Amino acid sequence: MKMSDLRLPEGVVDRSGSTANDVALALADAVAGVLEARLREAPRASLVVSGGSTPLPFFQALSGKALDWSRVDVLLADERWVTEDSDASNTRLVRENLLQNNAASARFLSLKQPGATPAAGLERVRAELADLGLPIDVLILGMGNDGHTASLFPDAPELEAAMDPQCQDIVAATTPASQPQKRITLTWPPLRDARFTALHLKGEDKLHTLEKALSDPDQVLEMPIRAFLKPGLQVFWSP
Ligand SMILES: O=C1O[C@H](COP(=O)(O)O)[C@@H](O)[C@H](O)[C@H]1O
Repeated sequence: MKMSDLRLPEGVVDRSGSTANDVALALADAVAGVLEARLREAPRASLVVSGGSTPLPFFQALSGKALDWSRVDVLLADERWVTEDSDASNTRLVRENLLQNNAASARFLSLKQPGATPAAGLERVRAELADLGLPIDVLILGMGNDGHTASLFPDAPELEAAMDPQCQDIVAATTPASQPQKRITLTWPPLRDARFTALHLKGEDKLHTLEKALSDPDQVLEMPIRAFLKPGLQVFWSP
């Protein structure tokens, strides 16, 4: 199966490539271009990235881009409520692979704050994000094979509130039954309003998930990624 076998909605751009490395480099070029343009007109720019296994080569490529990183705010779209020394920590992934080289001078806003649970840490996370400029300039999403994106999981009891278009909170604690860790995630409104959004995917299984998501686009609570399959989205997929 290839991306061209799917019927993407009008306005969703197919940026797929033949290798994961090519796609990571293309995504890094695109993101650097958007950030550079933003930094020409604004004092700061924001970059929201995802965790998991897919972004590693993208992070490494992006970290070498010549930008004024000291004016870039980097944060995750979501985090597992684990300490930073855990292999499951998205923060650790970002620190070790993105906040390196030229990007070492970026300001990192951490979604993982003290607290026994994400719900207990929520106030501190809100304080950490208090001066984040909105809308987000660049948003890179991933997707799980259950159709989750960020930590907006179909089986999280908190999903409906976090996906509410009127949700007043920028972050939510989620506790998906399927996941070993509790989560913290940006909510739908700040993600929806990002100026540039890319979906970064690797592997044929993700194409099948995307195909399923496209088959019934209105049922967003069944597969939250559906909410993002809208004009303007760029999909960077590789086998
Ligand atoms: O748990 C998560 O999973 C998704 C997808 O990860 P991948 O390993 O399939 O690339 C990711 O986008 C999200 O940030 C992460 O917390």
